[in-house]
Amino acid sequence: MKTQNQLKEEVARKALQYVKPNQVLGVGSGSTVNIFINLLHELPFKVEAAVAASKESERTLRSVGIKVLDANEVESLDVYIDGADEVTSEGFMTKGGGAALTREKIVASISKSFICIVDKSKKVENLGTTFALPVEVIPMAREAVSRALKKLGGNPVFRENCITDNGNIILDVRDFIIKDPIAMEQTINNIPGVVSNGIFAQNKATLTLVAE
Ligand SMILES: O=C[C@H](O)[C@H](O)[C@H](O)COP(=O)(O)O
Repeated sequence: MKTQNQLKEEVARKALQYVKPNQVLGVGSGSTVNIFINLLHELPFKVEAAVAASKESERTLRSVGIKVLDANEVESLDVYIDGADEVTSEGFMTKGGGAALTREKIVASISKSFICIVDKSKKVENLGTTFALPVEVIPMAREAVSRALKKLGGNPVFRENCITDNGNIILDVRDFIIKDPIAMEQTINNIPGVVSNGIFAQNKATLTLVAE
């Protein structure tokens, strides 16, 4: 029986085949992506440059000798590789367990394809079933957004000791089964004070690689 880490490595290695020469690569964040970054040296060519979705991924990319560009320096990216906390068979995801959801959504939005890399524990029928939904919120709106999320049927919990790369806070919404990801992503985004939420429906995965 393979361990979760072995599965992560397997799927991260599989994603290498979607990386082509002479491209700027979009790179997400989290433990699976970390493994992916550390496998990039196995490619028969050197990755020119990358746009990273978190400061941590920026540091890891630099540590393996890859130049990091700011998202403002590119118009679009051919491919974005990232993990997820939950993924459905349609490619809808929840993300943000590492609080990087907003930057991940920005980089995903300028990418032509999104290759999602997960191990089998991330597969769900409905989003919200196994993972509380992260919502990035401007600090002064914490209580107002919490009340609004409660009205939507969720149970928001303030994530302790967590400030995002953008200087904001995270509310993790528990007990929140998401039946219509497209509508719910928009509804939550419309609450004043919400920067973004961890539902990736508009920017869903083009292809999901699952290590079984
Ligand atoms: O903010 C974090 C990201 O959305 C990650 O991509 C997600 O939490 C999955 O991370 P991991 O590969 O560590 O399970």
